[in-house]
Amino acid sequence: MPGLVDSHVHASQFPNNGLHLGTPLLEWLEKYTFPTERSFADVKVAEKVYPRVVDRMLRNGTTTASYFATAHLPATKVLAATTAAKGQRALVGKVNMLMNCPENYREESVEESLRETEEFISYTESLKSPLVQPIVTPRFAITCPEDHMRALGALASKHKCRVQSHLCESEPEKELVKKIFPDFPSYTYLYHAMGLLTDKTIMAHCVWLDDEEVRLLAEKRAGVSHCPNSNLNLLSGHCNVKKLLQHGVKVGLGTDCSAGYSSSVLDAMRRALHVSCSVGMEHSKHDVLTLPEAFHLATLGGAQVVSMDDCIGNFVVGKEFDAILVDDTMEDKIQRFLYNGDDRNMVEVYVAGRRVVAR
Ligand SMILES: Nc1nc2[nH]cnc2c(=O)[nH]1
Repeated sequence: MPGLVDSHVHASQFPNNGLHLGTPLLEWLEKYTFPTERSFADVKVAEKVYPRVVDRMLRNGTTTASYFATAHLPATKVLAATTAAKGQRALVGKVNMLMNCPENYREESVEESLRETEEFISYTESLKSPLVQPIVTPRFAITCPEDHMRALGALASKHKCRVQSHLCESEPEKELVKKIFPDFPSYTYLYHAMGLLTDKTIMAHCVWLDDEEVRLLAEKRAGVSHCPNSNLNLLSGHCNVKKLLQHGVKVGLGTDCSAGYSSSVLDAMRRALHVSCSVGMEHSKHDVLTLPEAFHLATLGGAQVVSMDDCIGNFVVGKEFDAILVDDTMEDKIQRFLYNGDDRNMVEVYVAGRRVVAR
């Protein structure tokens, strides 16, 4: 089968996987997530954690991932170098954040944020890996003042980089954005006005979009990373993926570790199907995602969201060979792969034709 695409995952949050579930987003960030990410100021933490993260992702069959690292440049370089060395196709983002976050975990100024992000872009180029690319990563509007977001939009445009962020994940988050940026008609429009909404943009969550925001995402060809495991754990809400697809929005899946506790895209497929059933019940309709649609989200849909559908996502002749080989002659093996995801020795995984996980 084609390799799995994880279009939204925080590599720096893996130490928290499975912890602090059931805490709403803004409280979860402040109490648990910012302190964990802050520990990556020590590059040794990155050197210890990131190789394990990438190994785990590859064993899960994730051949392409779009990663958030942290606000620290040296640690983010370690993540980029690790994905290159281990042969995973990856977008890697140094997180940009300046306000509404702890003083001991934020960038110094807009200028410093831009300088370090540009240095990170040069660094990924210096790796000379065809697999690893930088992605401009304003954390979300709550942590980025207007001049910061505008400058990051311009930077992405200058370097022809992709952009990733969070959008309309929870109701309190959306309300807070309205309070901080009262002059903009919507959260989605705000990103658009900052130059951050293009056909190379990945917006995670998008649970609380109004109809006009759905239309704007479709018009700009920006992609949505649907993160059902995370949306349940942080009590964020149920994203109506069927509606997004019907309106022509590109949708893929994100594990969103550690708000999502599983690093398996197969798990994200299962949760997406469950959440779609819940949405179907809430709306008294039974127009729910099908298994083939969930498979699409995990593969070609994800490839569209990370703007790589010209080279990955299926086995069309001329694309790269990113693939998972599952031994389907042994029922026990395939069951264990499907249910445990990252068990060793279940599968072989290939990226760009190179075997990166052996049985
Ligand atoms: N799920 C999730 N949402 C966010 N919004 C801003 N930062 C984060 C994060 O780290 N995880």
